[in-house]
Amino acid sequence: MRLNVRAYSRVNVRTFDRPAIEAVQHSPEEVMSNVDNAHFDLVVIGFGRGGKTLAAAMGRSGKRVAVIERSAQMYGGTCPNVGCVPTKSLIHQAETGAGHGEAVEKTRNLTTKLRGVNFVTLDSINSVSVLTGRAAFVDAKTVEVSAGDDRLTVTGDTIVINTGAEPVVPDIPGLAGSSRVHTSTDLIGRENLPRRLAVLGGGHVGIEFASMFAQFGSEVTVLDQTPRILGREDDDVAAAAEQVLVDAGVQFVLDAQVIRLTETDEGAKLDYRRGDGEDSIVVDAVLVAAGRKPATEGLGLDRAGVATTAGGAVEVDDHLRTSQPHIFAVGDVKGGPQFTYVSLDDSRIVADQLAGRRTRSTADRAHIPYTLFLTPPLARVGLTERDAREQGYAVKVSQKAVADIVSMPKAKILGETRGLMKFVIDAETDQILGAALLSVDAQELINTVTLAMRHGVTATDLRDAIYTHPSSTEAFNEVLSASRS
Ligand SMILES: Cc1cc2nc3c(=O)[nH]c(=O)nc-3n(C[C@H](O)[C@H](O)[C@H](O)COP(=O)(O)OP(=O)(O)OC[C@H]3O[C@@H](n4cnc5c(N)ncnc54)[C@H](O)[C@@H]3O)c2cc1C
Ligand SMILES: NC(=O)c1ccc[n+]([C@@H]2O[C@H](COP(=O)([O-])OP(=O)(O)OC[C@H]3O[C@@H](n4cnc5c(N)ncnc54)[C@H](O)[C@@H]3O)[C@@H](O)[C@H]2O)c1
Repeated sequence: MRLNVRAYSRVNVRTFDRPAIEAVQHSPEEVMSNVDNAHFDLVVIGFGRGGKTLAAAMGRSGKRVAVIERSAQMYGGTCPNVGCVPTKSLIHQAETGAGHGEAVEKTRNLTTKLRGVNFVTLDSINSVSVLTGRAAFVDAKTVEVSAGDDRLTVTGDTIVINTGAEPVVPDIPGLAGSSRVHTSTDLIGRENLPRRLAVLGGGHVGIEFASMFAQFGSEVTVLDQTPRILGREDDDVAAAAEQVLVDAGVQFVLDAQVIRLTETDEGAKLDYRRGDGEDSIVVDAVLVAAGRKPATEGLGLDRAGVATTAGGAVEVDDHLRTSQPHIFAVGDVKGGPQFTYVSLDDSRIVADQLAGRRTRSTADRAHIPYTLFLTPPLARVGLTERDAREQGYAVKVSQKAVADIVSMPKAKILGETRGLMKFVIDAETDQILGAALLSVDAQELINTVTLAMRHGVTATDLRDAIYTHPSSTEAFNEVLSASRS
């Protein structure tokens, strides 16, 4: 049976660069004969971060592995193709003054290269087969892969579900089907810069796109149903981040329910209700950034006896086993925090299980940091000051505005002195409970703070450490010397 093998050979030639094509080791016929004998030690559904890491490790140890990916444009998964990497590339281009068209082109070239590298990394392992087609369970051990009229059935001793998440499109009249409405996936590659952009949702995706498009020159309005953006953060941190966005020209319509979209000669008209009144804005494009839901549609989880949660995520235990002990789920599809590095850590837990060690579980995963890539970025880990006080800690706060940190000339060298650094410390034990860093290099600094928290390094030790100069980390010498209770 010929499943997509020629299809992905063609895709290689069209979209991958020359070294990547040459690195593909085996001919289509060899892959096909491999695939025809369709029992595998491990079947991974979805080419995401966790699944591909596991597939490569198992394949290199000699196990027969199939990785099923529904789209040849998604080898490597969401992050390198339509998520973290293209958005951060566009943000970097916007920050360094590139035009939008040039930025889209550079970003497309980058993602094409990464897609090729991802494909070749798995395809060059002899015992790993990449099958390009949509997967659906037939039963608990059997998965059907379909691509056009082609069908292939594979079986696996172990199966890992790694299908990720997809955008939620709220049920607002006029939204679905409008050519002016985009998800992050298609807005990344759109070549025409919208003059007026409405962003529906002020979460991670919404804030990053708002910041980026404002820097490219769009008039951006963020609409959210909640009374404030970044509502989980401390008020002073959220206010500082909001001010950065307002300075970039972003407008906010908060506590608003969008009730309909109407196409007009001037553009898409969004009517919204706020308090007792109704108002509207007219824009050229709308980005729907209202959250992402686990991608389980059409997977046939019921046929496999795999249970899901009320929210539609694949239900897993602390070792990421589903209700079927030989089926695991990793990454966004299992619910919880949606970050690439969580999917990667999921793969470590599953690898640990498959090796029979049982030393890891999701319960030991303390302090997951995250970064919102506005300009400058906002990075966070652990408790906010508000949470720490609510939980009854004797709280000490060390905080400074970046502009006031004398011993951090890096910010002044770069001309980016906006933001603040804030540490929340347990006054009794000197342990760091949390940090919010709205600062140049915050996406790097937060990893040092997280490591300190995980290993019980005290705030005093972090303050008195030797750091290179000029760097952003040396700000810790000064910020951690300031304190209030
Ligand atoms: C715009 C945007 C920006 C982001 N920025 C960041 C960031 O800066 N940092 C960060 O850590 N995270 C970021 N994220 C989140 C991050 O991309 C995800 O958490 C991560 O990619 C999830 O990986 P995963 O392993 O769950 O699966 P994914 O990488 O989502 O892979 C799932 C794969 O499964 C395939 N698939 C789905 N159904 C089937 C099926 N039935 N058969 C076969 N294949 C199937 C899909 O095509 C996809 O390739 C961002 C997300 C978005 C949307
Ligand atoms: N830098 C990063 O690490 C990064 C970047 C982008 C995305 N991500 C991941 O992707 C996930 C999804 O991002 P997201 O921004 O789509 O979701 P999100 O959950 O972060 O935010 C969704 C926002 O949409 C709002 N919303 C929902 N329905 C609405 C409606 N009908 N009208 C107005 N507002 C509405 C919510 O109030 C919320 O503020 C994030 O949770 C994050 O884990 C991470």
